[in-house]
Amino acid sequence: MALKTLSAASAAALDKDLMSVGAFSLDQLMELAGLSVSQAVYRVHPPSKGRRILVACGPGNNGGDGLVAARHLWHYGYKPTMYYPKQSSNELYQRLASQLKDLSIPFTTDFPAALKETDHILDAIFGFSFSGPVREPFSTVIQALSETKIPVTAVDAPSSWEIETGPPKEGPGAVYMPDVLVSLTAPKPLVSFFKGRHFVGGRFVSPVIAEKYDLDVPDYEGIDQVVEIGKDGKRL
Ligand SMILES: NC(=O)C1=CN([C@@H]2O[C@H](COP(=O)(O)OP(=O)(O)OC[C@H]3O[C@@H](n4cnc5c(N)ncnc54)[C@H](O)[C@@H]3O)[C@@H](O)[C@H]2O)[C@H](O)CC1
Ligand SMILES: [K+]
Repeated sequence: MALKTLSAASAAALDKDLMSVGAFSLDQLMELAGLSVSQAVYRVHPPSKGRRILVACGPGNNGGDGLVAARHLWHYGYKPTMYYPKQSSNELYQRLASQLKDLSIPFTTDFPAALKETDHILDAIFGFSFSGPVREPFSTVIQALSETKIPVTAVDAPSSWEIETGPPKEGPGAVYMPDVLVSLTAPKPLVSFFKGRHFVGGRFVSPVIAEKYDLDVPDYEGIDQVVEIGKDGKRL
């Protein structure tokens, strides 16, 4: 039995509820989301397999999760490089980017060149607010992600996939299949098209919110911020 999925509209409504009824700030949710992502990366690709990680960040909150994850990964001993071409002027993102610069983490504008010098890639370009087709500069990046042999971990969604219907019918997104997906809060319907290792993270859902959105909160173990889910929908 697969875990219940959360539509794009419900994921956005749930986010709003967490920040109103739940009294969370966006900073807190993003910090926990990014922490979850960093733990999933550590599980599948510990620093002993290669420390270099290229973190591709989009303009919204999915990109923010990538900025947070990169900071945690640096503290675990990784060497992140950031690709963040559409930087928001919003204070939250500015602070997250400053925190990375303070750690001397490099920012690149040349994604193809950075791809030649990395061991792992984090796709934090688009999440549940994406709607295609992909605009530049990200279409070139999705093309590169669809062709690379370097392992990719996707945050909340493989970027360029539609949240409800999965890979687009044509273009690079049609053949893009990340190795790992970290669903935040709950899997989205696109997960039925995903073939790699699947984690759920975002350990901040209260029983009241879980009941309102009819979610299965996964059985997190100990202090873990992520749970790996098998093809049968159960914790591995
Ligand atoms: N409760 C949670 O699980 C939390 C999840 N978080 C993360 O937030 C994203 C959703 O963030 P949001 O800002 O709503 O949107 P996105 O980042 O997915 O993208 C919006 C961004 O992208 C641009 N865009 C949309 N479509 C296209 C396109 N076709 N081409 C180019 N650009 C496009 C759009 O203009 C916006 O700028 C969720 O998935 C989680 O990763 C939160 O961090 C915390 C709580
Ligand atoms: K993504």
